[in-house]
Amino acid sequence: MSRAPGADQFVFPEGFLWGAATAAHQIEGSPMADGAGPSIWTRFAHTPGMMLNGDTGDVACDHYNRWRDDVKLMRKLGLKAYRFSVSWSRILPEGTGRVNQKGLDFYSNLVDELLANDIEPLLTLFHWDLPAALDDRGGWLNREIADWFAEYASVMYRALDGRVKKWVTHNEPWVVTDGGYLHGALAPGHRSKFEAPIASHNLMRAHGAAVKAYREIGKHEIGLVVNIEPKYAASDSAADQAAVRRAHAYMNEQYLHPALLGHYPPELKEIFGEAWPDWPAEDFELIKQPLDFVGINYYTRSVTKDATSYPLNTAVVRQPLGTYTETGWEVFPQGLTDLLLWFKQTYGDLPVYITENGAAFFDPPTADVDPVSGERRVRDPLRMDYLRKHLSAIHDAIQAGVDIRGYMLWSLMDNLEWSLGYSKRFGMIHVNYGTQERTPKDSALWYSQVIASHGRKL
Ligand SMILES: OC[C@@H]1[C@@H](O)[C@H](O)[C@@H](O)c2nc(CNc3ccccc3)cn21
Repeated sequence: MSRAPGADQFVFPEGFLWGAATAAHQIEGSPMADGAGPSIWTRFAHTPGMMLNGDTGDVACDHYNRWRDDVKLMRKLGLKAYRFSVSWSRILPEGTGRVNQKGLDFYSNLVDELLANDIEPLLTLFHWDLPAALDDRGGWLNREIADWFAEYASVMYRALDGRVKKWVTHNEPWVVTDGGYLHGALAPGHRSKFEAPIASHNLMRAHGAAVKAYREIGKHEIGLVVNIEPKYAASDSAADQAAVRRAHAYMNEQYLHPALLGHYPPELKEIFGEAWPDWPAEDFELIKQPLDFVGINYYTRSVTKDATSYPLNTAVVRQPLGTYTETGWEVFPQGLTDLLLWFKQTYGDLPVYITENGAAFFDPPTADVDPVSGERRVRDPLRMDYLRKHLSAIHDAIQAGVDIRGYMLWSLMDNLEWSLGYSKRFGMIHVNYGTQERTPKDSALWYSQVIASHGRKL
Protein backbone atom coordinates (compact mmCIF):
# COMPACT_ATOMS: atom_id res chain seq x y z
CA MET A 1 0.00 0.00 0.00
CA SER A 2 1.70 3.13 -1.19
CA ARG A 3 0.70 6.60 -0.09
CA ALA A 4 2.59 9.67 0.99
CA PRO A 5 2.44 10.42 4.74
CA GLY A 6 -0.54 12.59 5.48
CA ALA A 7 -1.87 12.29 1.94
CA ASP A 8 -5.48 11.42 1.46
CA GLN A 9 -5.75 7.70 1.91
CA PHE A 10 -7.00 5.74 -1.08
CA VAL A 11 -8.12 8.59 -3.30
CA PHE A 12 -9.79 6.78 -6.22
CA PRO A 13 -9.84 8.24 -9.76
CA GLU A 14 -12.49 10.85 -10.59
CA GLY A 15 -15.59 9.07 -11.88
CA PHE A 16 -14.69 5.74 -10.26
CA LEU A 17 -17.93 3.77 -10.38
CA TRP A 18 -18.97 2.49 -6.95
CA GLY A 19 -21.68 -0.14 -7.12
CA ALA A 20 -22.96 -3.58 -6.29
CA ALA A 21 -23.94 -6.63 -8.29
CA THR A 22 -26.60 -9.33 -8.46
CA ALA A 23 -27.92 -11.83 -11.00
CA ALA A 24 -31.48 -12.46 -12.14
CA HIS A 25 -31.95 -16.06 -11.07
CA GLN A 26 -30.34 -15.42 -7.69
CA ILE A 27 -32.63 -12.61 -6.55
CA GLU A 28 -35.77 -12.26 -8.68
CA GLY A 29 -37.99 -15.24 -7.87
CA SER A 30 -41.18 -15.67 -9.95
CA PRO A 31 -39.19 -17.41 -12.71
CA MET A 32 -42.31 -18.22 -14.74
CA ALA A 33 -44.29 -14.99 -14.16
CA ASP A 34 -45.82 -12.89 -16.93
CA GLY A 35 -45.18 -15.29 -19.78
CA ALA A 36 -41.56 -16.15 -19.01
CA GLY A 37 -40.23 -19.50 -20.18
CA PRO A 38 -38.28 -21.89 -17.91
CA SER A 39 -34.51 -21.66 -17.74
CA ILE A 40 -32.09 -24.52 -17.14
CA TRP A 41 -31.83 -23.33 -13.54
CA THR A 42 -35.60 -23.59 -13.07
CA ARG A 43 -35.31 -27.19 -14.23
CA PHE A 44 -32.09 -27.93 -12.32
CA ALA A 45 -33.55 -26.62 -9.06
CA HIS A 46 -36.63 -28.81 -9.48
CA THR A 47 -34.53 -31.90 -10.16
CA PRO A 48 -34.26 -33.82 -6.87
CA GLY A 49 -30.77 -33.86 -5.37
CA MET A 50 -29.34 -30.99 -7.39
CA MET A 51 -29.77 -28.20 -4.83
CA LEU A 52 -28.67 -28.08 -1.20
CA ASN A 53 -31.71 -28.40 1.12
CA GLY A 54 -33.90 -28.64 -2.00
CA ASP A 55 -33.73 -24.83 -2.32
CA THR A 56 -35.04 -23.26 -5.52
CA GLY A 57 -35.19 -19.82 -7.14
CA ASP A 58 -39.00 -19.85 -7.10
CA VAL A 59 -39.08 -17.01 -4.52
CA ALA A 60 -35.43 -16.08 -3.85
CA CYS A 61 -35.43 -12.41 -2.71
CA ASP A 62 -38.76 -11.73 -4.47
CA HIS A 63 -37.00 -8.92 -6.33
CA TYR A 64 -39.38 -9.38 -9.24
CA ASN A 65 -42.04 -7.82 -7.00
CA ARG A 66 -39.85 -5.73 -4.67
CA TRP A 67 -37.58 -4.06 -7.21
CA ARG A 68 -38.78 -0.49 -6.47
CA ASP A 69 -38.00 -0.81 -2.76
CA ASP A 70 -34.68 -2.45 -3.57
CA VAL A 71 -33.73 0.49 -5.79
CA LYS A 72 -34.74 2.85 -2.97
CA LEU A 73 -32.34 0.95 -0.69
CA MET A 74 -29.57 1.26 -3.30
CA ARG A 75 -30.22 5.00 -3.40
CA LYS A 76 -30.20 5.21 0.40
CA LEU A 77 -26.78 3.56 0.42
CA GLY A 78 -25.56 6.01 -2.20
CA LEU A 79 -24.68 3.44 -4.87
CA LYS A 80 -23.56 5.03 -8.14
CA ALA A 81 -24.07 1.89 -10.22
CA TYR A 82 -25.89 -1.42 -10.14
CA ARG A 83 -24.83 -4.49 -12.06
CA PHE A 84 -27.69 -6.91 -12.73
CA SER A 85 -28.49 -9.60 -15.28
CA VAL A 86 -31.44 -10.18 -17.57
CA SER A 87 -33.14 -13.56 -17.62
CA TRP A 88 -33.07 -14.51 -21.31
CA SER A 89 -36.19 -16.66 -20.97
CA ARG A 90 -38.27 -13.76 -19.64
CA ILE A 91 -37.52 -11.91 -22.90
CA LEU A 92 -37.67 -14.84 -25.33
CA PRO A 93 -39.59 -17.67 -23.62
CA GLU A 94 -38.55 -20.13 -26.35
CA GLY A 95 -35.06 -18.62 -26.49
CA THR A 96 -35.60 -17.26 -30.00
CA GLY A 97 -38.49 -15.78 -31.99
CA ARG A 98 -41.44 -14.43 -29.98
CA VAL A 99 -40.64 -11.55 -27.62
CA ASN A 100 -42.47 -11.52 -24.27
CA GLN A 101 -43.23 -7.80 -23.82
CA LYS A 102 -44.01 -8.14 -20.10
CA GLY A 103 -40.57 -9.58 -19.54
CA LEU A 104 -38.98 -6.72 -21.42
CA ASP A 105 -41.14 -4.25 -19.47
CA PHE A 106 -39.78 -5.54 -16.16
CA TYR A 107 -36.20 -4.68 -17.08
CA SER A 108 -37.17 -1.44 -18.81
CA ASN A 109 -38.97 -0.28 -15.66
CA LEU A 110 -36.02 -1.35 -13.50
CA VAL A 111 -33.61 0.64 -15.67
CA ASP A 112 -35.86 3.72 -15.55
CA GLU A 113 -36.09 3.48 -11.75
CA LEU A 114 -32.31 3.18 -11.48
CA LEU A 115 -31.78 6.22 -13.70
CA ALA A 116 -34.40 8.19 -11.75
CA ASN A 117 -32.28 7.49 -8.66
CA ASP A 118 -28.99 8.48 -10.32
CA ILE A 119 -27.78 4.90 -10.40
CA GLU A 120 -26.04 3.72 -13.58
CA PRO A 121 -27.20 0.31 -14.83
CA LEU A 122 -24.61 -2.26 -15.94
CA LEU A 123 -26.52 -4.98 -17.74
CA THR A 124 -25.28 -8.57 -18.04
CA LEU A 125 -27.02 -10.41 -20.86
CA PHE A 126 -26.12 -13.93 -19.72
CA HIS A 127 -25.57 -14.95 -16.11
CA TRP A 128 -26.00 -18.72 -16.47
CA ASP A 129 -29.81 -19.04 -16.78
CA LEU A 130 -30.04 -20.35 -20.35
CA PRO A 131 -33.61 -20.82 -21.69
CA ALA A 132 -34.54 -24.48 -21.26
CA ALA A 133 -35.96 -24.46 -24.80
CA LEU A 134 -32.47 -23.79 -26.14
CA ASP A 135 -30.91 -26.45 -23.96
CA ASP A 136 -33.39 -28.82 -25.60
CA ARG A 137 -31.81 -27.80 -28.92
CA GLY A 138 -28.29 -28.50 -27.67
CA GLY A 139 -27.69 -25.26 -25.81
CA TRP A 140 -24.01 -24.26 -25.69
CA LEU A 141 -23.15 -27.47 -27.57
CA ASN A 142 -24.97 -26.24 -30.70
CA ARG A 143 -22.97 -23.85 -32.92
CA GLU A 144 -26.24 -22.11 -33.83
CA ILE A 145 -26.34 -20.64 -30.31
CA ALA A 146 -24.07 -17.83 -31.49
CA ASP A 147 -26.96 -16.64 -33.66
CA TRP A 148 -29.56 -17.28 -30.94
CA PHE A 149 -27.57 -15.22 -28.44
CA ALA A 150 -27.02 -12.37 -30.94
CA GLU A 151 -30.79 -12.34 -31.62
CA TYR A 152 -31.59 -12.06 -27.90
CA ALA A 153 -28.87 -9.45 -27.39
CA SER A 154 -30.20 -7.38 -30.29
CA VAL A 155 -33.70 -7.36 -28.78
CA MET A 156 -32.17 -5.95 -25.59
CA TYR A 157 -29.96 -3.43 -27.40
CA ARG A 158 -32.91 -2.04 -29.36
CA ALA A 159 -35.02 -1.79 -26.22
CA LEU A 160 -32.54 -0.37 -23.74
CA ASP A 161 -29.37 1.00 -25.36
CA GLY A 162 -28.92 4.63 -24.40
CA ARG A 163 -30.54 4.11 -21.02
CA VAL A 164 -28.10 1.25 -20.54
CA LYS A 165 -24.62 2.40 -21.55
CA LYS A 166 -22.53 -0.46 -20.20
CA TRP A 167 -23.34 -3.92 -21.51
CA VAL A 168 -21.81 -7.29 -20.64
CA THR A 169 -22.24 -10.33 -22.87
CA HIS A 170 -21.37 -13.20 -20.52
CA ASN A 171 -20.77 -13.59 -16.83
CA GLU A 172 -17.90 -16.07 -16.33
CA PRO A 173 -17.85 -18.50 -19.26
CA TRP A 174 -15.37 -20.56 -17.21
CA VAL A 175 -17.96 -21.37 -14.54
CA VAL A 176 -20.64 -22.13 -17.14
CA THR A 177 -18.34 -24.68 -18.78
CA ASP A 178 -16.42 -26.10 -15.81
CA GLY A 179 -19.53 -26.32 -13.63
CA GLY A 180 -22.20 -27.05 -16.21
CA TYR A 181 -20.43 -29.30 -18.71
CA LEU A 182 -17.27 -30.77 -17.16
CA HIS A 183 -17.99 -31.46 -13.50
CA GLY A 184 -21.77 -31.21 -13.54
CA ALA A 185 -22.26 -29.32 -10.26
CA LEU A 186 -24.15 -26.54 -12.04
CA ALA A 187 -26.93 -26.52 -14.64
CA PRO A 188 -27.29 -28.20 -17.06
CA GLY A 189 -25.31 -30.78 -15.02
CA HIS A 190 -23.30 -32.46 -17.77
CA ARG A 191 -20.08 -34.33 -17.02
CA SER A 192 -18.05 -34.65 -20.21
CA LYS A 193 -14.49 -33.77 -21.12
CA PHE A 194 -15.59 -33.73 -24.76
CA GLU A 195 -18.52 -31.37 -24.26
CA ALA A 196 -16.69 -28.83 -22.10
CA PRO A 197 -14.38 -27.43 -24.84
CA ILE A 198 -17.31 -27.26 -27.27
CA ALA A 199 -19.46 -25.34 -24.79
CA SER A 200 -16.55 -23.03 -24.03
CA HIS A 201 -15.88 -22.31 -27.66
CA ASN A 202 -19.54 -21.68 -28.49
CA LEU A 203 -19.86 -19.36 -25.49
CA MET A 204 -17.02 -17.31 -26.94
CA ARG A 205 -18.45 -17.45 -30.47
CA ALA A 206 -21.73 -16.20 -29.05
CA HIS A 207 -19.89 -13.45 -27.18
CA GLY A 208 -18.30 -12.33 -30.45
CA ALA A 209 -21.60 -12.45 -32.33
CA ALA A 210 -23.30 -10.34 -29.65
CA VAL A 211 -20.51 -7.74 -29.66
CA LYS A 212 -20.61 -7.62 -33.47
CA ALA A 213 -24.39 -7.06 -33.28
CA TYR A 214 -23.86 -4.32 -30.72
CA ARG A 215 -21.56 -2.44 -33.07
CA GLU A 216 -24.42 -2.36 -35.60
CA ILE A 217 -27.12 -1.31 -33.11
CA GLY A 218 -25.56 0.15 -29.97
CA LYS A 219 -23.81 3.44 -29.33
CA HIS A 220 -22.11 2.87 -25.99
CA GLU A 221 -19.89 0.27 -24.31
CA ILE A 222 -19.78 -3.51 -24.19
CA GLY A 223 -17.46 -6.00 -22.51
CA LEU A 224 -16.96 -9.49 -21.13
CA VAL A 225 -16.86 -10.57 -17.48
CA VAL A 226 -14.47 -13.31 -16.42
CA ASN A 227 -13.66 -14.94 -13.10
CA ILE A 228 -9.93 -15.21 -12.77
CA GLU A 229 -7.61 -15.96 -9.90
CA PRO A 230 -3.83 -15.96 -9.52
CA LYS A 231 -2.20 -19.38 -9.31
CA TYR A 232 0.87 -19.63 -7.03
CA ALA A 233 3.11 -22.71 -7.09
CA ALA A 234 3.08 -24.76 -3.89
CA SER A 235 6.82 -25.36 -4.37
CA ASP A 236 9.55 -24.46 -6.83
CA SER A 237 9.53 -27.99 -8.25
CA ALA A 238 9.22 -28.28 -12.02
CA ALA A 239 6.06 -30.36 -11.55
CA ASP A 240 4.34 -27.67 -9.48
CA GLN A 241 5.48 -24.91 -11.83
CA ALA A 242 3.96 -26.86 -14.74
CA ALA A 243 0.78 -27.35 -12.72
CA VAL A 244 0.52 -23.59 -12.26
CA ARG A 245 0.95 -23.11 -15.99
CA ARG A 246 -1.93 -25.49 -16.71
CA ALA A 247 -4.23 -24.02 -14.05
CA HIS A 248 -3.49 -20.46 -15.16
CA ALA A 249 -4.19 -21.27 -18.81
CA TYR A 250 -7.36 -23.17 -17.99
CA MET A 251 -8.99 -20.46 -15.85
CA ASN A 252 -7.29 -17.17 -16.55
CA GLU A 253 -6.34 -17.36 -20.23
CA GLN A 254 -8.95 -19.71 -21.73
CA TYR A 255 -11.43 -16.86 -22.36
CA LEU A 256 -9.36 -13.68 -22.29
CA HIS A 257 -6.86 -14.98 -24.86
CA PRO A 258 -9.41 -15.71 -27.62
CA ALA A 259 -11.42 -12.56 -26.82
CA LEU A 260 -8.44 -10.19 -26.74
CA LEU A 261 -5.63 -11.97 -28.58
CA GLY A 262 -7.54 -14.20 -31.03
CA HIS A 263 -6.12 -17.55 -29.97
CA TYR A 264 -6.25 -20.08 -27.12
CA PRO A 265 -3.28 -20.69 -24.83
CA PRO A 266 -1.38 -23.78 -26.07
CA GLU A 267 -1.84 -25.54 -22.73
CA LEU A 268 -5.51 -26.27 -23.48
CA LYS A 269 -4.61 -28.82 -26.16
CA GLU A 270 -2.22 -30.37 -23.61
CA ILE A 271 -4.93 -30.38 -20.93
CA PHE A 272 -7.82 -31.76 -22.99
CA GLY A 273 -5.82 -33.93 -25.41
CA GLU A 274 -8.14 -35.95 -27.66
CA ALA A 275 -11.10 -33.89 -26.38
CA TRP A 276 -9.70 -30.62 -27.80
CA PRO A 277 -10.99 -30.02 -31.34
CA ASP A 278 -9.16 -28.19 -34.14
CA TRP A 279 -11.16 -24.99 -34.29
CA PRO A 280 -11.94 -23.26 -37.61
CA ALA A 281 -9.72 -20.17 -38.03
CA GLU A 282 -12.72 -17.98 -38.87
CA ASP A 283 -14.14 -18.64 -35.42
CA PHE A 284 -11.38 -16.51 -33.89
CA GLU A 285 -12.20 -13.59 -36.19
CA LEU A 286 -15.74 -13.73 -34.79
CA ILE A 287 -14.61 -14.13 -31.16
CA LYS A 288 -11.98 -11.39 -31.18
CA GLN A 289 -14.28 -8.38 -31.45
CA PRO A 290 -12.86 -5.13 -30.02
CA LEU A 291 -14.13 -4.55 -26.48
CA ASP A 292 -14.62 -1.36 -24.48
CA PHE A 293 -13.79 -2.97 -21.14
CA VAL A 294 -13.30 -6.25 -19.33
CA GLY A 295 -15.02 -7.10 -16.05
CA ILE A 296 -12.95 -9.07 -13.56
CA ASN A 297 -14.62 -11.08 -10.82
CA TYR A 298 -12.11 -11.72 -8.04
CA TYR A 299 -12.63 -13.75 -4.89
CA THR A 300 -9.50 -15.68 -4.03
CA ARG A 301 -6.22 -17.21 -5.13
CA SER A 302 -5.08 -20.82 -5.56
CA VAL A 303 -1.81 -22.21 -4.25
CA THR A 304 -1.40 -24.97 -6.81
CA LYS A 305 0.51 -28.25 -6.94
CA ASP A 306 0.91 -31.11 -9.38
CA ALA A 307 -1.62 -33.88 -8.66
CA THR A 308 -3.80 -36.49 -10.31
CA SER A 309 -7.06 -34.86 -11.28
CA TYR A 310 -9.13 -34.29 -14.41
CA PRO A 311 -8.53 -32.38 -16.59
CA LEU A 312 -5.78 -30.31 -15.00
CA ASN A 313 -3.75 -32.79 -12.95
CA THR A 314 -3.48 -30.11 -10.29
CA ALA A 315 -4.73 -29.60 -6.74
CA VAL A 316 -5.22 -26.53 -4.58
CA VAL A 317 -3.15 -26.53 -1.38
CA ARG A 318 -4.95 -25.23 1.70
CA GLN A 319 -2.88 -22.65 3.57
CA PRO A 320 -2.54 -23.61 7.28
CA LEU A 321 -2.26 -19.98 8.37
CA GLY A 322 -4.80 -18.70 5.87
CA THR A 323 -8.21 -17.15 6.57
CA TYR A 324 -11.07 -18.81 4.70
CA THR A 325 -14.61 -17.77 3.87
CA GLU A 326 -17.78 -19.87 4.21
CA THR A 327 -17.30 -21.05 0.62
CA GLY A 328 -13.79 -22.31 1.45
CA TRP A 329 -12.01 -19.54 -0.43
CA GLU A 330 -8.80 -18.11 1.03
CA VAL A 331 -8.86 -14.40 1.80
CA PHE A 332 -5.87 -13.10 -0.21
CA PRO A 333 -6.16 -9.44 -1.27
CA GLN A 334 -2.61 -9.30 -2.65
CA GLY A 335 -3.77 -11.77 -5.29
CA LEU A 336 -6.07 -9.12 -6.72
CA THR A 337 -3.22 -6.64 -7.13
CA ASP A 338 -1.01 -9.34 -8.67
CA LEU A 339 -3.81 -10.36 -11.04
CA LEU A 340 -4.53 -6.81 -12.19
CA LEU A 341 -0.86 -6.21 -12.91
CA TRP A 342 -0.78 -9.47 -14.90
CA PHE A 343 -3.86 -8.36 -16.85
CA LYS A 344 -2.26 -5.04 -17.80
CA GLN A 345 1.05 -6.71 -18.71
CA THR A 346 -0.68 -9.39 -20.84
CA TYR A 347 -3.55 -7.53 -22.51
CA GLY A 348 -2.56 -3.86 -22.29
CA ASP A 349 -4.51 -0.85 -21.11
CA LEU A 350 -8.07 -1.98 -21.75
CA PRO A 351 -10.29 -0.45 -19.06
CA VAL A 352 -11.19 -2.83 -16.23
CA TYR A 353 -14.13 -2.95 -13.86
CA ILE A 354 -14.05 -5.17 -10.81
CA THR A 355 -17.48 -6.57 -11.56
CA GLU A 356 -17.61 -8.90 -8.56
CA ASN A 357 -15.73 -9.06 -5.27
CA GLY A 358 -17.08 -10.16 -1.92
CA ALA A 359 -17.27 -12.95 0.62
CA ALA A 360 -19.68 -15.26 2.38
CA PHE A 361 -19.20 -15.27 6.11
CA PHE A 362 -21.73 -16.56 8.61
CA ASP A 363 -24.63 -14.16 9.09
CA PRO A 364 -27.70 -15.05 11.22
CA PRO A 365 -30.99 -15.93 9.50
CA THR A 366 -32.65 -12.98 11.24
CA ALA A 367 -31.27 -9.55 12.10
CA ASP A 368 -30.63 -8.52 15.71
CA VAL A 369 -33.17 -6.05 17.09
CA ASP A 370 -31.86 -3.35 19.41
CA PRO A 371 -33.99 -3.74 22.61
CA VAL A 372 -34.06 0.03 23.12
CA SER A 373 -34.31 1.54 19.64
CA GLY A 374 -35.98 -1.48 18.08
CA GLU A 375 -33.69 -1.01 15.09
CA ARG A 376 -32.52 -4.07 13.20
CA ARG A 377 -28.77 -4.62 12.82
CA VAL A 378 -26.44 -7.26 11.34
CA ARG A 379 -22.81 -7.12 12.42
CA ASP A 380 -20.44 -8.49 9.73
CA PRO A 381 -16.89 -7.42 10.70
CA LEU A 382 -15.22 -10.19 8.69
CA ARG A 383 -16.91 -9.03 5.51
CA MET A 384 -15.98 -5.40 6.19
CA ASP A 385 -12.36 -6.45 6.70
CA TYR A 386 -12.42 -8.50 3.46
CA LEU A 387 -13.87 -5.61 1.45
CA ARG A 388 -11.54 -3.00 2.95
CA LYS A 389 -8.46 -5.08 2.15
CA HIS A 390 -9.58 -5.77 -1.41
CA LEU A 391 -10.39 -2.13 -2.11
CA SER A 392 -6.93 -1.32 -0.82
CA ALA A 393 -5.48 -3.93 -3.18
CA ILE A 394 -7.37 -2.31 -6.06
CA HIS A 395 -5.99 1.07 -5.05
CA ASP A 396 -2.47 -0.37 -5.16
CA ALA A 397 -3.10 -1.60 -8.71
CA ILE A 398 -4.46 1.81 -9.73
CA GLN A 399 -1.34 3.43 -8.28
CA ALA A 400 0.70 0.99 -10.38
CA GLY A 401 -1.06 2.17 -13.53
CA VAL A 402 -3.90 -0.28 -14.07
CA ASP A 403 -6.93 1.46 -15.59
CA ILE A 404 -9.62 0.36 -13.13
CA ARG A 405 -12.89 2.19 -13.66
CA GLY A 406 -15.17 0.82 -10.96
CA TYR A 407 -16.06 -1.72 -8.29
CA MET A 408 -19.25 -3.80 -8.05
CA LEU A 409 -19.48 -5.42 -4.63
CA TRP A 410 -20.83 -8.98 -4.66
CA SER A 411 -23.49 -8.87 -3.59
CA LEU A 412 -26.10 -6.16 -3.08
CA MET A 413 -28.15 -8.59 -1.01
CA ASP A 414 -28.05 -12.16 0.28
CA ASN A 415 -29.32 -14.44 -2.48
CA LEU A 416 -29.53 -17.91 -3.99
CA GLU A 417 -25.98 -19.21 -4.17
CA TRP A 418 -26.78 -21.56 -7.06
CA SER A 419 -26.60 -25.22 -6.05
CA LEU A 420 -25.63 -24.18 -2.51
CA GLY A 421 -29.06 -22.67 -2.14
CA TYR A 422 -29.52 -20.02 0.56
CA SER A 423 -26.80 -21.51 2.76
CA LYS A 424 -24.20 -18.87 1.86
CA ARG A 425 -24.76 -15.17 2.44
CA PHE A 426 -22.69 -12.78 0.27
CA GLY A 427 -24.91 -9.74 0.64
CA MET A 428 -24.11 -6.41 2.21
CA ILE A 429 -27.87 -6.28 2.76
CA HIS A 430 -29.29 -9.07 4.90
CA VAL A 431 -32.40 -10.85 3.63
CA ASN A 432 -34.74 -12.59 6.07
CA TYR A 433 -36.07 -15.24 3.71
CA GLY A 434 -39.03 -15.86 6.00
CA THR A 435 -40.28 -12.27 5.88
CA GLN A 436 -38.28 -10.85 2.92
CA GLU A 437 -37.18 -8.04 5.25
CA ARG A 438 -34.03 -6.29 4.05
CA THR A 439 -31.52 -5.05 6.67
CA PRO A 440 -28.33 -3.23 5.64
CA LYS A 441 -25.46 -5.01 7.38
CA ASP A 442 -22.66 -3.01 9.02
CA SER A 443 -20.68 -3.59 5.81
CA ALA A 444 -23.36 -1.75 3.81
CA LEU A 445 -23.29 1.23 6.16
CA TRP A 446 -19.49 1.26 5.95
CA TYR A 447 -19.50 0.92 2.12
CA SER A 448 -21.96 3.80 1.95
CA GLN A 449 -19.40 5.98 3.73
CA VAL A 450 -16.59 4.75 1.48
CA ILE A 451 -18.64 5.80 -1.55
CA ALA A 452 -19.60 9.17 -0.06
CA SER A 453 -15.95 9.89 0.81
CA HIS A 454 -14.77 8.56 -2.55
CA GLY A 455 -12.61 6.03 -0.83
CA ARG A 456 -11.08 8.24 1.83
CA LYS A 457 -12.99 6.51 4.60
CA LEU A 458 -11.78 3.10 3.53
O1 LIG B 1 -20.12 -17.54 -5.50
C1 LIG B 1 -20.38 -16.20 -5.40
C2 LIG B 1 -20.65 -15.59 -6.76
C3 LIG B 1 -21.93 -16.08 -7.42
O2 LIG B 1 -23.03 -15.89 -6.57
C4 LIG B 1 -22.11 -15.30 -8.74
O3 LIG B 1 -23.35 -15.55 -9.37
C5 LIG B 1 -21.02 -15.66 -9.72
O4 LIG B 1 -20.87 -14.66 -10.72
C6 LIG B 1 -19.72 -15.90 -9.02
N1 LIG B 1 -18.58 -16.21 -9.59
C7 LIG B 1 -17.69 -16.45 -8.63
C8 LIG B 1 -16.29 -16.83 -8.97
N2 LIG B 1 -15.90 -18.08 -8.67
C9 LIG B 1 -16.48 -19.32 -8.73
C10 LIG B 1 -15.68 -20.43 -8.64
C11 LIG B 1 -16.23 -21.68 -8.69
C12 LIG B 1 -17.59 -21.84 -8.81
C13 LIG B 1 -18.40 -20.73 -8.86
C14 LIG B 1 -17.84 -19.45 -8.84
C15 LIG B 1 -18.27 -16.25 -7.41
N3 LIG B 1 -19.54 -15.89 -7.68
